[in-house]
Amino acid sequence: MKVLANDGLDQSGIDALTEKGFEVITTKVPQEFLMDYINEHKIRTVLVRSATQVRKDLIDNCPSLEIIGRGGVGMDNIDVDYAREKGIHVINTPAASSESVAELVFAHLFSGARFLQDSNRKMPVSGDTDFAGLKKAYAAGIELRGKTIGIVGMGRIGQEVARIALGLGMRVVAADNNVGRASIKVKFYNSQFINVDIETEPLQEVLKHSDFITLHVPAQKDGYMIGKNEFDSMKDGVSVINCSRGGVIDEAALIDALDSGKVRFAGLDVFINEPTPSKAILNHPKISLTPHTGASTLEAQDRIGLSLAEQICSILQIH
Ligand SMILES: O=C(O)CC[C@@H](O)C(=O)O
Repeated sequence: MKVLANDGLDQSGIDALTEKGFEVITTKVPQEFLMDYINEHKIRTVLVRSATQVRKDLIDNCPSLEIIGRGGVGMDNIDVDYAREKGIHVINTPAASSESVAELVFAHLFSGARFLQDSNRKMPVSGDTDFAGLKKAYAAGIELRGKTIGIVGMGRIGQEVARIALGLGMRVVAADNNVGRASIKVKFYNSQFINVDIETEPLQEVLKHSDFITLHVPAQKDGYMIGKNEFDSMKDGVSVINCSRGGVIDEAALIDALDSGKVRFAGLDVFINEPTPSKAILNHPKISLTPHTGASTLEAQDRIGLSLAEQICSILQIH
């Protein structure tokens, strides 16, 4: 029972599968050799993160495949419906990384609010000599407390963002086509819970009223969700975070909005061109950047590994 974890798998998943008699292969097979590799080694389960593509031709030409597993949430790198039509199980780990992605949103928010992305670049080169100049340049930071955060997409990650935002004393507004009202449970460190109802509003209203906007929607099939018109409709000095999928935001329109001062700062974990985002995005002093690491915490990867192992065992009825 061979499992190919082509984009890696946390030790928790490797151990759980090995214990049940699986052979877990973590060799990274380049995309162009993947079909031959799967056939040669009679791989029954392929696990991927966001890098490896599992498309129709691979599915058609690898008859040994029984399970395709995505360590993470978004399955836009897999032809999910097609695979399922062919009787292949397609699984993911929708709940395992919400906290990690939500915390990264706040890392970007705090970074942008206090210019960390720029001061981290400039402090080492400037040294003591320009300390006073930099202190002045970064003097006009802003606080998050008391401000309005607009959450677009109130799935698991959006709800986790709301929990943290409420803890920080922010006002939360949300837009979601599928959810009319989001009732979320907020857990405090002393194990007390409170239920908080968050009314959703039309996207246009959320864009108009928010000081900070964070996007938690799937990859868009019909063009950008946030382009020039949407930026124009936002508050002056808004900040925008995207830890969902590249292509949700029109990057050219974002750069214009940053340069004009309409948008104060942006935080991006995902890009139109991954893994080679545009230079204009990479070098922009008002953008806090991470290389699609929303789910890349030790805790999330541990949960992802265990969740994949459990689902594989359950599908193959191995107890
Ligand atoms: O696997 C990754 O590194 C990213 C995962 C993330 O984009 C997701 O959809 O869960």
